Amino acid sequence: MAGSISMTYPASAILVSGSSISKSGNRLCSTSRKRRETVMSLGSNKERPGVVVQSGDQRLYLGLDFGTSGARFSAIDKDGTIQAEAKREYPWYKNGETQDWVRSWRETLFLLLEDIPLDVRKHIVSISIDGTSATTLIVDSETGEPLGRPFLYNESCPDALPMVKSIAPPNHTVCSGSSTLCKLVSWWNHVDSNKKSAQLLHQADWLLWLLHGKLGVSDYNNALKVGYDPEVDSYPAWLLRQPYSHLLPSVVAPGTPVSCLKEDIRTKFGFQNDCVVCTGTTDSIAAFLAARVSQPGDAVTSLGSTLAIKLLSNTRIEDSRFGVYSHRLDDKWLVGGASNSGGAVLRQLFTDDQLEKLSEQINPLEASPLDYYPLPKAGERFPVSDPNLSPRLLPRPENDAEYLHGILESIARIEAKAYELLKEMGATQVMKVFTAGGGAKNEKWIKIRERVLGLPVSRATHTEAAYGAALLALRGANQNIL
Ligand SMILES: Nc1ncnc2c1ncn2[C@@H]1O[C@H](COP(=O)(O)OP(=O)(O)O)[C@@H](O)[C@H]1O
Ligand SMILES: O=C(CO)[C@H](O)[C@H](O)COP(=O)(O)O
Repeated sequence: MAGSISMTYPASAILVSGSSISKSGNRLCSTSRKRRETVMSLGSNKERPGVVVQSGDQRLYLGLDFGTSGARFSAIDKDGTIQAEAKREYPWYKNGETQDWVRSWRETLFLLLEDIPLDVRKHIVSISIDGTSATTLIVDSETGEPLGRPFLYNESCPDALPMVKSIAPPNHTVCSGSSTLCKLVSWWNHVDSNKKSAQLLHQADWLLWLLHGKLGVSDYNNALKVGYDPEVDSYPAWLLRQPYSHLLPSVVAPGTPVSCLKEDIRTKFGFQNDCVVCTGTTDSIAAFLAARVSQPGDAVTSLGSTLAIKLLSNTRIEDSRFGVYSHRLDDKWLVGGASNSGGAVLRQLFTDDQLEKLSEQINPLEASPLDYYPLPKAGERFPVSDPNLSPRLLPRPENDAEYLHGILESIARIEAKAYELLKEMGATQVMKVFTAGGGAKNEKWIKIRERVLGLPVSRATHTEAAYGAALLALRGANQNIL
């Protein structure tokens, strides 16, 4: 049974009928597309009033976010005004003993496309997708079909770590059990067949391939944890000389148009004739883009299932001993990492409604005396990289509001330790923190975090990663196809 859906389709956004097909009536995808510069504005973090989309400006841009607990879409116009958005939880399918994630993701993708109102769909000219970082699929290089189950973002392959540490520079980003490279090496060491006709893809790359049909293309955010160096825009020699290097995808910038939307999908769903599919990014970078912050020292904490931290910095830092790495954002760096703490622990203990009601009872100005390390299961990536770190969630007080206060405060302490670590490692000093993800709706938690971090903390105007992916689609819409 497909997951449940919730939809918002702002009535204020009125689409004026018309067509955005080129004046000559040809499909722009079949000819070289006019290059129209669109610099993606990382401009001010201000809400833009809803607008009536004029007939000349009715091109819309679609972003899809495939997060940990569910997927969402956001369709925006050229001003960044949301024209439609919705989300779905992943349907649960079993494949033997494990969840059939590939079937869930594929089904959710096409259900979300169906969820887009037709009079929005027909104006969409560009699509991009973000996914969870280091979620890795090894697929058949001919058919694109997975050769086994995916390795999820927080899965660790310690068996491969010694081999990876022996080929990579000391403390390189890939020297973590949960890196994409460790997953690739673990797969390579455990399989006998299919090695020659295999291709590595990340979750977002594979979902985008379902739409554009060009196998083996990724972006320099998703490819970071397999070893791609976004500073020199290439894979390093120590990686290219490995026997499995032929599995590595080609890499371009996020938001690069790869190809037209496949014709069967375009006609089935009624997308624009010249609709292009662009490379994506990871979910926490899409959340950063959604916040539209642009000054070094600005940071975004994504309070999703995990606690993902991104600080805009002029300097690049990385140290796998602490789970710290730097993603490229144009000419700057997004430094940070992702803790396994965060919403997944909360969801193990409380429903979203309970979180809302219990949070009302919390006085955020009072410090909680409870000291936990909230994790959904053993294993932490950042600011401590320890695959064996156990959760610490006891003693549990009688009163659930007190318990929640202690957990929220303890997660805030992890966040504070993370920003302190980035400062000690030489990143640009954090000045203010915007909040994305499901936890951003909790105003009490924002106040707790402000007190613990000693910094201004606010909710970003756009907290959904899908909005950031839509900004990538907007960026790619007017570029030449690869
Ligand atoms: N009021 C709340 N306070 C704190 N956390 C919340 C609240 N409501 C939902 N959450 C948390 O938000 C998380 C979902 O956020 P989301 O960004 O959708 O996650 P993801 O994209 O990682 O799946 C859940 O783990 C849930 O516990
Ligand atoms: O926690 C995660 C899933 O939600 C991912 O690890 C998160 O995307 C952080 O990875 P990156 O910094 O590469 O985006």
